[in-house]
Amino acid sequence: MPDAPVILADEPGSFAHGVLSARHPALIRAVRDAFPYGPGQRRALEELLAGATQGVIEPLGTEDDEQWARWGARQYLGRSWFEVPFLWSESYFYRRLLQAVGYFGPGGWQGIDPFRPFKLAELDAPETDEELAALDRLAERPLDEQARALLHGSLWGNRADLGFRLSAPGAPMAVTRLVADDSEVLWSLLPADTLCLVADNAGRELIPDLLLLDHLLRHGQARRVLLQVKAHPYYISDATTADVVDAVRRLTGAEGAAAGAGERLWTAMDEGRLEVLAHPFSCAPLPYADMPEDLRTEFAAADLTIFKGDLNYRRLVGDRLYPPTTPFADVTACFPGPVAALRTLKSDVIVGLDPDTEAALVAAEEQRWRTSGAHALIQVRPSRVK
Ligand SMILES: O=P(O)(O)OC[C@@]1(O)O[C@H](CO)[C@@H](O)[C@@H]1O
Repeated sequence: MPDAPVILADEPGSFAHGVLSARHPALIRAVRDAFPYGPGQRRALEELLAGATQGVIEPLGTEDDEQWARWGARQYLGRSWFEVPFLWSESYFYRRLLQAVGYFGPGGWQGIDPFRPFKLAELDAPETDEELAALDRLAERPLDEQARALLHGSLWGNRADLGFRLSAPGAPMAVTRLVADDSEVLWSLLPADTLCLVADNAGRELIPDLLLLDHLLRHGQARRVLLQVKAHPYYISDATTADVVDAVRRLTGAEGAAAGAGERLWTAMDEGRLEVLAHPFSCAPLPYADMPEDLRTEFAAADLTIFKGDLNYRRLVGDRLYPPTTPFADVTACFPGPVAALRTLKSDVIVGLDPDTEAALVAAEEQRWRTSGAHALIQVRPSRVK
């Protein structure tokens, strides 16, 4: 199983190749058109557009090259973006994009999130109002029904991923049966003293994540929550601390039950019961098997860690082409504490399916089910690594 092939992007027609050859250029153009950037930034974006599709991987030329060398850059510099691990080249692409727009400074554009206009549009969308209004009706239901609905809201919220929508604008939005559902195991791990949630997208994914966390805190299912977000803008819509603040403010500014949740989340942050963390490894181009010791210690101390979304799943289990029936517990064996994944399927990696489920998916869709975003899973490994 450790010898399952690492995913590269060198095969035309593959999902990974499509991300590098089509999604990344579309993203550069979208960012370029969303800001009144100056000539230097525009030139840097044009250079990245050409370099990331036809050129080779080049050093950053900043002190961050040392960090990237520790993350494996030396073996990839000078090679085509398509020939190195997909997880690595994608991550480096986001680092280069931020550099092109001046995010890391110095200068007036330092810290300006190039994806913010897209994230804010999500928060302001009428669909967000509808989802928040639905909370008033949910509040009348029994508590366990509320919990299950909020878990599914958080899970399916993972389709609100702007990168995915760049390359699959008409993707099916129908809710299908889960391809794996360990939700009963997940509930059996609660109440937890410390619950860690490794967040994925801002906006319409983060809002239901926060609503789930509010429910768990409010009803004694978690005494304390650590919310791990990205250290800088990443994979377009991934949540940073600024996005958490925007989402909580969106809730406090709403009406009815949503506003109540927003107030409670605000207070929980005030009191340290909900803590936002942004470890530098959150944006590393590596699987969690390679996480640094301080982060491992933090996860080891949590009673349960929930990984949201596709990218976090790839990093949790390893970005490899496993046989789909490979046990989830095997590929997460190096994770120190009880761990769960809530994810819609938007890339080739998949483990933990039973043979019948895999066969039915292949019979109905060939391999399209892996990347269409129409399927989802809840997988849990309840045991702690000794
Ligand atoms: O992590 P998320 O937001 O659920 O999905 C991230 C994603 O859209 O981007 C990657 C490809 O660029 C894939 O992991 C997946 O398709």
